[in-house]
Amino acid sequence: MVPSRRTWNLGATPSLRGLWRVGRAGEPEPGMARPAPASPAARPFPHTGPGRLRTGRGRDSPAGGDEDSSTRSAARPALAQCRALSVDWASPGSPHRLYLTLQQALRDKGCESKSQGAKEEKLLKRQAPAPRRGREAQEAGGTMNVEKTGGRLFGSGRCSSLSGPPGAAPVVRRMVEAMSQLQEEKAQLQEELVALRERLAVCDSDQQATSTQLQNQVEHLKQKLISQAQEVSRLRSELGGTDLEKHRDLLMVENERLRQEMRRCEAELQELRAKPVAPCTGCEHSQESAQLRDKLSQLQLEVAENKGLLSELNLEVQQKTDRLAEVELRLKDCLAEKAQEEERLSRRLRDSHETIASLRAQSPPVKYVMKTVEVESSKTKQALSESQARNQHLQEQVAMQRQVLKEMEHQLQSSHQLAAQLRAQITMYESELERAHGQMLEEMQSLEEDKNRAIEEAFARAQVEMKAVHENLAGVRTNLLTLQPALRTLTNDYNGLKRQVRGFPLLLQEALKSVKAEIGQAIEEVNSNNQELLRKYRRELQLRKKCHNELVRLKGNIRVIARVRPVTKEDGEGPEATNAVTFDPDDDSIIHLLHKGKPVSFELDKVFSPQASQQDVFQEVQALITSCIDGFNVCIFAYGQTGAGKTYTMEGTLENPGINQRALQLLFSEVQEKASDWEYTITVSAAEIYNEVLRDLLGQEPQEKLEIRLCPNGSGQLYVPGLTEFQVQSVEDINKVFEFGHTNRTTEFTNLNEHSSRSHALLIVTVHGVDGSTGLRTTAPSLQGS
Ligand SMILES: Nc1ncnc2c1ncn2[C@@H]1O[C@H](COP(=O)(O)OP(=O)(O)OP(=O)(O)O)[C@@H](O)[C@H]1O
Repeated sequence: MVPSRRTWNLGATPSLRGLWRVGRAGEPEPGMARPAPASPAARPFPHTGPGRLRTGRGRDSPAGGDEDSSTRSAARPALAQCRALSVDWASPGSPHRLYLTLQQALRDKGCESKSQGAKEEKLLKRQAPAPRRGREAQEAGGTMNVEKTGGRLFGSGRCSSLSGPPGAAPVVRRMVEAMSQLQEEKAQLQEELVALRERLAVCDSDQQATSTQLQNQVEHLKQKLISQAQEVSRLRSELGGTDLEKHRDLLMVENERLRQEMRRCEAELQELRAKPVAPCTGCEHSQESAQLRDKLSQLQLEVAENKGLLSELNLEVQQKTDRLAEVELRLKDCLAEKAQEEERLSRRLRDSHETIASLRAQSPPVKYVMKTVEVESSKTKQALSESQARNQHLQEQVAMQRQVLKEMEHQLQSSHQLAAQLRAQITMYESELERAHGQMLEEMQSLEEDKNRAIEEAFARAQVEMKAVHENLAGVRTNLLTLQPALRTLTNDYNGLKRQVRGFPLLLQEALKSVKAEIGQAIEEVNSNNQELLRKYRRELQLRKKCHNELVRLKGNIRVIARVRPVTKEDGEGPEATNAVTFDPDDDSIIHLLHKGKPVSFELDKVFSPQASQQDVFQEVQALITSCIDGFNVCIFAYGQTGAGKTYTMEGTLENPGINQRALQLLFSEVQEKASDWEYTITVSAAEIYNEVLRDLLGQEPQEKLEIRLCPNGSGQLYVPGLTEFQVQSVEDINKVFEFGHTNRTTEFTNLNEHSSRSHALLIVTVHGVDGSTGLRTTAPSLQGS
């Protein structure tokens, strides 16, 4: 159609640019959006020149009201503005939005000049792509609106399909559905895990409640026992008597038994408490449960890894889908552009033909114009050929993009297969999870059954024990009731005793004081009695000594006693061997003998006949031993010819000891008797006088000659310097000393004595006495010799 408004000037050289201006002059129609001005640098197709932008519902918006190129350029929006598109389509999860930037478009296009591409990239950097309002594009009914808002360009275009690019949308939709299914399955698994945890928590809380109940029962029992023990202790403290000791013992035994039961209940409670904390430690169920938990955690980790891999694949698929949509969109734009260009060119050609035809029918100037138009038509044809070449180039690009699209579809298919594999793997893991979950449930059920069984058993035991404890408590209460009257009586007794006990310390002090006084008085009396007795004892001792000395003096300080030995075989036979002495039967101090045929009588202190025993002889001299202990010097000296019996009388034999042995035994016996009052020290010495030489029989050198000297203290006593002394404790010690000395003695047989002693032997026994009470000291040597 020919435009209705034509205001060209035929006088000027018409040009196609003028025709364009003439054909598109005028203000835009009301309601039409005026395109935003664009810089010349943003012009992507310079060969098309400044023209129109097809916007809205197929209408052309005027390029401007004057011939100014800049104005026309400003009226024509840049293609960069048109390429800053966003395509929205709905998805189950979240809306997927594909952005096609001018930069990408320029790269894909590759037909623009470098300078223009650089300029457009520069523009792109200033104008970042923004989300497109897809609904506005949809409401625009397939129109493309371009607007400038605050220096940022938004473009909206109508999509061929609102659900995405054809070919890519089903794949993406399937991926999204698979993702949603996976998310749902994950949510289900999480819900199951939460339910399992809740069941575990419920089981734990039930077990805790049971434990708490048992603990409360045990605490109740403990409180009862404590109160019972307190009551028993109170009764015990109130009783304090002796009549109810048996009942008290019974109560104590009962109390102890209740305590043992309580300890057993506490032990069972502790076992029950220990069970939930460490359920079935070491048993195969716990190990299996731990293995299942480990396996479950591993499967969860694998599921998480697979989900991460799936999310990466989804991201890759999404990127490829974005790229595919981008290519599709660009291809669609190119096709639309090509169609528009073809339509425009065909319309121009048609207009040109019509113009030529009309001009042919007009005047020569018109012909001139026609020629001019023909000339212009050649240019138009050239432009058409260029457009066709560009169309061919675009078709090649479309083919190439289709190939890329096929490759991407192939990649999508492989991704889909990989997703299917991952889904199968996830299904397998889920089945394993389900199996593990079932095992866990079974194990938990068995554990729960064991726990319930144990709790029931413990509860039954606790009930039985409680019943027994109650019965015992009832018995104890009955006993307590029966004990009440006795308790009252005992309480009265106890109070009476308490009153008595309160006054007991004072009574005790008084009694102690009187007893102390009595004891002191008794001690004083005893002391005085002791002193009196001691005084009497000393007096009696002195009296005894005095009497003894008087007796000895009366007997004679020096007494001569004769002992006639019996006739021995050494005396031979015949008249010489008869006894030459006779005795007076009325006087034991007279002895008769014949001296040169005449009878001679001698009076001695004592005469012992041959029938006299060793004991008889010793009894005559034993008083001298007492005198020796009393501190008097005593000497028993045996004198007689060889074979007269001196050695026999003094030493005797082992079977029948003589004076020495008997005197020493008497000496030690008397010393032993006086050991409580006197402390005696007894020493012995042994010497020999032979050929007028005195020798020490106990010394180291028995042949050494000793001397007899007067004591230098002026006492007139004799002593032998260097004579060996031995302290003895018993008769056996003296015998050992005496035997030792006997070996050093000089002996030789005679005609009358086979073992005649050819020397005088001296046994000196010295007795030192100290009276412990009086401090009196006595020293007396007893000289026994033969
Ligand atoms: N009363 C007696 N009863 C029995 N036998 C006796 C008695 N007296 C001495 N005899 C015996 O006489 C013997 C001589 O005695 P004994 O050796 O005692 O004499 P003696 O005087 O010591 O002689 P000597 O001076 O030579 O040593 C001994 O065999 C002894 O057993």
